[in-house]
This record gives sequence, structure tokens and C-alpha cells, in this order.
Amino acid sequence: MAEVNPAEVSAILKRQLSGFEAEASLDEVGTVLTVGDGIANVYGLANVQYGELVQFEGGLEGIVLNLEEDNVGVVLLGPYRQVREGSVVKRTQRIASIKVGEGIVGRVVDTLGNPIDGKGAIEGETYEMPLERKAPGVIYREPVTEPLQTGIKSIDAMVPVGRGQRELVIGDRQTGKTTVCIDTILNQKEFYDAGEPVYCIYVAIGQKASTVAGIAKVLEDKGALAYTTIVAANASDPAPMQVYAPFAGAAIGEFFRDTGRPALIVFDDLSKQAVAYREVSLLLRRPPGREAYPGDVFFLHSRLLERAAKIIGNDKIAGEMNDLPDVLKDKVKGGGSLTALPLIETQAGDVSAYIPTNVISITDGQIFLTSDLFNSGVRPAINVGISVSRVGGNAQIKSMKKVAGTLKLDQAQFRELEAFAKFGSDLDPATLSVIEKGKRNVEILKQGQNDPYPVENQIAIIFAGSKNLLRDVPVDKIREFEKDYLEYLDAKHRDTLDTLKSGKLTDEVTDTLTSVAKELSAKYKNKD
Ligand SMILES: Nc1ncnc2c1ncn2[C@@H]1O[C@H](COP(=O)(O)OP(=O)(O)OP(=O)(O)O)[C@@H](O)[C@H]1O
Repeated sequence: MAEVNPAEVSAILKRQLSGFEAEASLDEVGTVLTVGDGIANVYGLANVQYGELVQFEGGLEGIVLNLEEDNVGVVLLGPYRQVREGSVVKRTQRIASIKVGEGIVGRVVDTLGNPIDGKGAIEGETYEMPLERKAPGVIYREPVTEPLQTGIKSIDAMVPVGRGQRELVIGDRQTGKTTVCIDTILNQKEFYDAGEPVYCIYVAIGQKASTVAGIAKVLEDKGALAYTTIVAANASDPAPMQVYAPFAGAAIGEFFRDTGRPALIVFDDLSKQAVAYREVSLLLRRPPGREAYPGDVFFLHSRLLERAAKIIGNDKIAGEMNDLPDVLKDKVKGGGSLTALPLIETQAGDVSAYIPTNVISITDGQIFLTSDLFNSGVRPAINVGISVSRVGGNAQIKSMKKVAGTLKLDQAQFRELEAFAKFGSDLDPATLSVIEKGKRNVEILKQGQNDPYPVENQIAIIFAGSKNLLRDVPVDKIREFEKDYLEYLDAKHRDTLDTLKSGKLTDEVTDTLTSVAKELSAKYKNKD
């Protein structure tokens, strides 16, 4: 056996100790006092900030929502079986945020930005975008002037939406709210193909996982996932995840908005989010107010929807935007926009309930969908009489504006007279003509699911309807006529459609449309 040389041993020990430096890591930690129902009360986090992420033993994260004198209330973002009384909680010094980058497009993520579509980690560079962020101030905004084409005839013609606008989609259950928004996303394919994508974000709140999977499939099949991100907090996810899902979606939208690109976000739906927020608030023992919602539920929705904006075109001013995350400082570009389509579900058409009135007053207009229209076969079931868009009119392209100018009025007159017509008495020719035209316009405005129309096609058919060129076509043949008419125009008069698309409505164009409509409608007359 070799002899142990004490000098050698001590030399080795000395060498090892010479590199040692005592380093105490200073983590601010607290301990769990109570835990239950997705809420933990924590003692000892004296310096924690409102909205900060904290980490529990085992890695579970939570957001600090209540700051009391001797403890803080934390909502837990996941299953909390491992958390017990006495568990250690660590501050992260980070406000809740989500990692966003170009790679998030085409993915399905949860509220914290973790992919849940089984396609692996988000690729490419990512930037931390805070979930809660102050909306851009007035200096950094521009009026809404560019259209956001939804591809839905009745919306683009009568309640147009502009880029940067917030337009509420409201209606009872099963009236086609989701369909309107998904079709709008599908319609952005045209812009993606043209190399100017509108980045879409679909936020699913409190829905069945199977419904979300179905929507992802539709988007994928139609090639729309190439420019869309889905943020999902399903019905089985904890309430805080559902509360924060729209904020996560807004953070993704802001990434595109602040780098100078147009984005569109759909919140499906904010009623469910409000319910989740009520649950969290009651568990945090905040005082309940009207309908047991907490007093700040208006603030919850207004601070979220204010983040939709059209940003000023000047890069320098946009770069000084308030509350801009540091990571974006050298990437900022002006001219971007975030358009929001929040959804609200009403009960038996009652728009005067608490949450519907709140969101109606926050948004720049609303699209009402009603069950009676839906059930009578008018789909999309948009009640144009009570739907409005407060800023979208400025964003409509000129040719559409001219053609659709009288449509809303015509339809209002029609609805008024339609009631008389039910009595079956003899009507004078003027009234009859209004009614006949109105009936045809109703048919024109019908549209199938997942079938958005390019704007030029919309203008062409609405032109025919509003100029009363279809009086010879029987009402039940209008949809057939529409198909023939648009196919014929596309095949023989593509240049006319292109002129319409560019916003012009020249005499030549109107002449072409009129003669084609007359010629075709004569055929329908002869058919009978
Ligand atoms: N334009 C349309 N043409 C034909 N069917 C439609 C149309 N729009 C919606 N539908 C059908 O109506 C049903 C309800 O639509 P959708 O799920 O969009 O409504 P919703 O109001 O979002 O419902 P929910 O209350 O479940 O959120 C769906 O089965 C859909 O296929």
C-alpha cells in the first residue's frame, strides 16, 4: 500500500480551499399559510409586487393578486396538490409574462405561452412580453382608417370594422358568434397570400378542449394556421388561467402591433372570463358587487380592450411608447395595429345585464346576433338594425361605401313595412317594391359557414341588390343567381372586379355590372 504523505494531502486541501468563496444566495422566500380552491395565502413575502410571479416548491407558479398587511393572496396557475401549509414560496422578481416570437405563429399555447399542441418548443428568438401592460397613450395612436376585411357581407357593408378598432360580437348561445370570428380569420388568408399578413390570435376561454381542437383543425385545413396563434384556457383549466388567457393573447398581439404589423385578436368569450374572474375574486375574499361580480370587473375588460390600437406611423414617436418592454426597444416600428373582436354571450337577448352593458360601452360598436334570425335561416344572424360600428365607416373602401350607402336604410324601411305586409292587405306598388327589394337583399346578405367573400365580390352583388337589378329573379333563386353572377364576372370581367377592389367605382364598372346583372336576371325570369 502506498504511503499517505500528510504534506501532500494538506497541499491538495489548501489548493481546493483557496478557490472557495462563500456566496450566500439571497432569495426572498415566504411560507404558505393556507391553500385551497386554487388560492394560497402566503406569509413573509414583504416586498413582493402586485402581479408578480412566485414559485412554489415543486415548480408550480402563481400570480400575486392580493397584498394584505401580513400576507399575500396568490392565485395558482395549475394543479396544486403538492402545495401544503408550510411549503416554501420564492419570489421571481418577474411580472407575469409570456414568451413571444415569430415562432409562436401557427401554434396552440396556454396562458403562460407553453405549447400544448405537441409540436415541441416554440422555435426561434423569443421576447418576454408582460401579460399586463398599460395601453398606448393618445400620442402614440392614430385614427382608424384602414379596413379590416371580415369577408362577411353584412358586416363589411353595414358595420365595417377598421384596423385598430374594438368591435363587440354579442348574442345568445348558438347564434354563430364564433363562426363570424373564425370566418374573419379565414378571410385574412388573402392578405397572407399577398405577403401582407394580418396576424391573428384566437383566444379560447372556458371552452371544451374538443371544441378548440375542432377550431384548430378548421384553421389548419383552410391554411389559416400559417398566420394564426391559438391561446387556450379550457373549461378544465384553473380559473386564473382563464382570467389571464385574454391578457396573454393581447401580449402576443402587441408583439406584432409594436413591430409595425397588423394583428387581429378574438376573445371567445369575455363572459366566461368574467365568470372566472368572479370566482377568483370571491375566493380572494374581495367584496362582491352587482351580480356578485367584483367592483373592478369593468376595469378588467377596459384595460384589456384599450390595448387594441392603431399605432402612429412615425417610428421615432412609436419608439417612445409608454410601457414598452425593454426587449422590444430596438425592434419597434410604427404603423402597426391590433384589432379586437371580443365576444359576449347574452341570456335570452338581454343586453342590459351587467357584463354586456360594460363591454358595449367600452367597445367601438357591436354586432348583434339574434336567435330568431338564426332560426329563421338568416345566417349569419346579424341584426343590422341594432348593430353599429362607430369608427369603421372611415375605414371602408370607397367603392364599398358608395354601394352600401343606402343598404342599411333600405333594410330598415323594409323591416318596418314587412310588418304591414303580414296583414295581407292590398299594398301600393311603391310599398311592394320596397318589400320585394328588401327580401332580395336579405337573401344577398346570407352567407354559408367558413365561406368569406373577397371585398370585390361583395361590392358586385350588393350593387346588383341595391340598384334593384334583381327584381326579376325569384327570391328563392337569389343565391343561385349570386353564384352564377360572381363566377361570370370572375371569368369574363376580372378587370372590373380588380377596379372595385382598388376602391374605384367608375361609370365603366357600374355599366358592366348593370349589364351583366340584367342579362343574367333575364335568364332567371325566363326559367320560370
Ligand atoms: N353562416 C352559417 N351558416 C350555417 N350554419 C352556421 C352559420 N353560422 C353558424 N352556423 C352553425 O351554428 C352553430 C352555432 O355556431 P357557433 O358555434 O359559431 O355559435 P356560438 O354563438 O359561438 O355558440 P356558443 O354559444 O357555443 O359559443 C354551429 O353548429 C354552426 O355550424
